[in-house]
Amino acid sequence: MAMEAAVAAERSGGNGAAAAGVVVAAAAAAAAQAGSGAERRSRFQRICVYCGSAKGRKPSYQDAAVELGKELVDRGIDLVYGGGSIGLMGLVSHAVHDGGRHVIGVIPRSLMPREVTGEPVGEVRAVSGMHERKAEMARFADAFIALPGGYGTLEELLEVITWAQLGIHKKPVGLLNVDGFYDPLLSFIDLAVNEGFIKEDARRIIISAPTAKELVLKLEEYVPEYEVGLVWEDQMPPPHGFTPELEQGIASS
Ligand SMILES: C/C(=C\CNc1ncnc2c1ncn2[C@@H]1O[C@H](COP(=O)(O)O)[C@@H](O)[C@H]1O)CO
Repeated sequence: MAMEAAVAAERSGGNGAAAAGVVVAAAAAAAAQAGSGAERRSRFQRICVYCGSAKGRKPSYQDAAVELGKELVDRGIDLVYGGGSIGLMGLVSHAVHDGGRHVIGVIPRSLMPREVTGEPVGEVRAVSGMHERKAEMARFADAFIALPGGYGTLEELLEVITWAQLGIHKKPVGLLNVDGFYDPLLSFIDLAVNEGFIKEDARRIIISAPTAKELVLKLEEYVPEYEVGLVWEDQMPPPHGFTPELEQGIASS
């Protein structure tokens, strides 16, 4: 019940103290429910996962991708990702699909040939290019998680953090810090805070944890605190029946 209220408040834009209070209470209730071992439902319908198109050297990266997929399944959460079946992308998407949850792969037409990205599972949504792909992935998702990855993962992650900083969305952003993979990035971001380039409250946009279970629980409990007074005028009507606040800024990015 409380969880539905949180979802409603989040999706309606979550404006004002009343809505924020509902979200806080509902997030706490959802967290308590998740921790109780009872029905482990989530306030998220879909989570977008950014991750390597390679598998990485350590087996722990691959294990983490599969664990994350299973955690989403356990909580009844669907997956949005970059499509295809290579690297960690393949592992997480297969884990979610095999567990019976819906998988949406958003992939530019030029990356669609099977010899480039492998055989995708679930629903494949073809887009014209990388910008449209990122906008679509963000639009469909209620939260974001980055597993270990390379340039593509970093770019997707930093863009969605930047959108949060600009007030384009208020969706939680999580780093799955497998074996300390993201420690150097977090240290660099802390350096940027110390050097006056990132504000303290903007630093708190990033949520991190070493395991999928801990990370998803933190995302469930997350209450957006970062506020900006910007108004995004270049809004487009929602093309897919979604009405999240991020329709505004991403349309032109
Ligand atoms: C063109 C080549 C391989 C195909 N690569 C990709 N296929 C699907 N999605 C991709 C691909 N490259 C990047 N992405 C997106 O970025 C993330 C992974 O990038 P990374 O550099 O491996 O971290 C992932 O989330 C995708 O959305 C031959 O090189």
